[in-house]
Amino acid sequence: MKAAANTTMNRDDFEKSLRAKGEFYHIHHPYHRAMYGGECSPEEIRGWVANRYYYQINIPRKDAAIMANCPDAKVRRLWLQRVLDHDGHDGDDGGIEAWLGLAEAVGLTREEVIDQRHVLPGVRFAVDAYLNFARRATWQEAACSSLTELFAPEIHQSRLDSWPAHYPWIRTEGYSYFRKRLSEARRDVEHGLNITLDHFTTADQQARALEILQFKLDILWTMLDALTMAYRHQTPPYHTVADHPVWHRGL
Ligand SMILES: O=C(O)c1cc(C(=O)O)c2c(n1)C(=O)C(=O)c1cc(C(=O)O)[nH]c1-2
Repeated sequence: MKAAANTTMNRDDFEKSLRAKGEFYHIHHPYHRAMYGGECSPEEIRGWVANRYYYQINIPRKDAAIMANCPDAKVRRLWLQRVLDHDGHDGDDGGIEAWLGLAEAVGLTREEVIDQRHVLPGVRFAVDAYLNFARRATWQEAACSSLTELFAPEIHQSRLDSWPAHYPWIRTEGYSYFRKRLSEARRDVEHGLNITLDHFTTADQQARALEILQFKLDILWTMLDALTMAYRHQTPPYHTVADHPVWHRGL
């Protein structure tokens, strides 16, 4: 559903248009379908976990950038919880640590994940685009870009429902990240959605909000395209000229 260029939507219709973007969520990407369909090799699962680590470590940096651009203390106070969810606080080791737990549960070492040796250039550039957008956009636009979280509980649940049966070699402690995100994403999205519905009130602004959400969907989809080339087609960058990873590890 695309907003007509000159028609302002009421709050409900605008929310429906945002939710309709779920049609393009990465849950429909062939790589994800293969993962929850039980078709992935251990290398394909490991490749996804090691690459997604780069997304995980940049989410709290992205959220800190939004806070830095936001003059409203009430908004910052709520947004801060996202940083704590990932970085941890007293009594909770946080999402990044839980992701490392997932990495170990699928057979990766912490070291090879933390040093980012597996992070493909395409994944890095996509994640960097998200961080850089949050740095330069207004805080309301950056909040809007987090709205793919509308669709995230379903994807986390799909992994909890399908992975244990398909991949018995994954240690069950690894699943705590997905479980943790079920409630966190629902809470986050309520806040992000209210900011978006309150702020984008003209037809042009609503069209822009939908384009921002599409930008974020493009980021998630593009990460999986890069993973497909490397792990499903066995054609990582430079495969025609090198038999080992030559790409940079971040500047
Ligand atoms: O596993 C996923 O498919 C997935 C997707 C997304 C998303 O839709 O951006 C997030 C997460 N997970 C996630 O775990 C997470 O903490 C998160 C934060 C954000 C954000 O944009 O602020 N998205 C996501």
